[in-house]
Amino acid sequence: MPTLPVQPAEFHVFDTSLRDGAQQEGLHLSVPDKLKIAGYLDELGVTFIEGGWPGANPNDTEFFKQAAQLGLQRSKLVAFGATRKAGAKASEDALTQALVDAGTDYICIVAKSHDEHVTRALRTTLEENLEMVTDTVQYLRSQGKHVFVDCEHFFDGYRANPEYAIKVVQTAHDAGAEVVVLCDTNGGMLPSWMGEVVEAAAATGANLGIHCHNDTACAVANTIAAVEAGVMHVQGTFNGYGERTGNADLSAVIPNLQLKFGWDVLPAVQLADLTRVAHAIALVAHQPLLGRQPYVGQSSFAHKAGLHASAIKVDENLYQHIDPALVGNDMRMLISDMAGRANIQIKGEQLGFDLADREQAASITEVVKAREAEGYSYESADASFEMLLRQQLGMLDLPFEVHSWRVFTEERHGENISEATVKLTAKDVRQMVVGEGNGPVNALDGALRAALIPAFPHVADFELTDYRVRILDEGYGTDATVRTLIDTSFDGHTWTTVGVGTNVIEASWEALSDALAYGIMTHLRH
Ligand SMILES: CC(=O)SCCNC(=O)CCNC(=O)[C@H](O)C(C)(C)COP(=O)(O)OP(=O)(O)OC[C@H]1O[C@@H](n2cnc3c(N)ncnc32)[C@H](O)[C@@H]1OP(=O)(O)O
Ligand SMILES: CC(=O)C(=O)O
Repeated sequence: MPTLPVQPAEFHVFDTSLRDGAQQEGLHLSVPDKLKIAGYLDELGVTFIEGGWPGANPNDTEFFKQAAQLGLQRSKLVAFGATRKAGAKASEDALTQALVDAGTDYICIVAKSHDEHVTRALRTTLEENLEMVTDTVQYLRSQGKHVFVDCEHFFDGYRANPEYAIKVVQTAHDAGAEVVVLCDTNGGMLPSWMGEVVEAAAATGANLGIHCHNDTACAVANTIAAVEAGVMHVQGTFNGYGERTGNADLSAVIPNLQLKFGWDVLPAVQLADLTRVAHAIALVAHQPLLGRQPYVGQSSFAHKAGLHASAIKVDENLYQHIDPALVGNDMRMLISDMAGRANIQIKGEQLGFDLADREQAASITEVVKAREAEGYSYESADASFEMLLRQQLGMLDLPFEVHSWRVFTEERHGENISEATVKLTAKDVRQMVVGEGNGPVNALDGALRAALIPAFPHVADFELTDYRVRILDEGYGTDATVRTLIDTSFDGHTWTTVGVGTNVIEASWEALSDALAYGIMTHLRH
């Protein structure tokens, strides 16, 4: 076991989702979005929330105006900007003044620390760049602000001209920066390269921070390596949002520090909110959260392989690196053609069935494998699996009996109209309903619901939230087998059913009628 690093006396988690995260392609955050995310981050209790660049665009300027009303309880708000322009004075620089006007106690400014960036991008001298750092930090300090300095391109700069890169850190520290942040702006570093550079910067006496981008897929690993080398401030974004390939993902950095190093980063009750917060931010950002995102993804603790499940039956932790509850996530057992008896037994138990009998569990496993070979996918259709299980256990009591259904599509006055007829019995009453729709599945859905509503009125509130069709044997064109998956929601619960057939309407009917049957059995039986 390696020696674990000791937590610095003062340690900061600095979230830049609202600033660097918003630099991600395809991600746009309105002022209300930013306020909402700031609220979530405050609930979690990150030390700092970087809200954006006031003065750079009206959205960010307005955010800081409105953020004053947020009443943050745990986190402190930070305004981001840059060192003043070359050849000017910080006290007369419009963007520096906008930083002061943002009204936050904390300001983070970006400074050039790579000599070539100073001479070629800023088109000024190395000395003037140092003067820009000193002048801006001192001016902001004179305005009563706490100042952090992000040293842009620090690691590449250190490789090109170590003496100058370190001089920028020293200058920021001497001018009064409370933390000097070493930035891997182009994200090209590897973990084993971090320690030596961080230790060289530490010789300045500055409190150091780290800001990593993910271009080598090492942003989290590089952040942890920098922490091991002694930084006391880590910057990152939730879900790893950020310019290009993103930033270090705080939803991984935080639990790594807390659960692997044993550091006290967040109170346990807040850490147990990590998954909820990561998902809430993803929802506001309109970015679907990757299922396999470490710690907080829906697959992070999902188990598919039969051999894994057989060990998990003995002890969940045999195939999990942590208890998922620590980060507010759950263990999930997946049912597929890779399942063994144990998957079926664990999933069955989670659904409230006793499947301790080995023979019975083995026989259900065989049925699942055979159905998966036909094209069914129970991994993504939890409700269909439960119905199959009930059927195999002789416990499937369907709430209605379908006698027949049919659907056809015709062109009527230049419009395509589908008409469906459904005959069924529900609560001992026979119904025959004809429904129209703008497609055959829509017409069937309408007719089926209309036939069920007299017996189960709340069926009208079942919402078909997603309908997916996939061709399974692509070589056979219109003869191919298709799988349809339907998501249905009611009263905050969503369930998925699957149908398979060579006829897309038949496959859809199976998924549709099972969706309504499952919803009634689960929610409306009585
Ligand atoms: C590594 C990072 O991610 S840092 C964060 C970067 N974020 C952003 O750029 C988003 C917000 N940016 C903006 O809205 C705009 O770029 C603004 C408002 C900041 C500036 O816009 P403009 O004045 O139109 O200038 P433009 O973006 O073309 O160029 C930036 C200027 O700042 C200078 N500059 C760049 N970095 C710095 C720095 N650290 N300190 C001082 N000046 C700098 C550039 O040399 C350039 O100067 P010039 O006007 O003399 O050519
Ligand atoms: C400051 C910053 O965002 C960077 O260097 O990447």
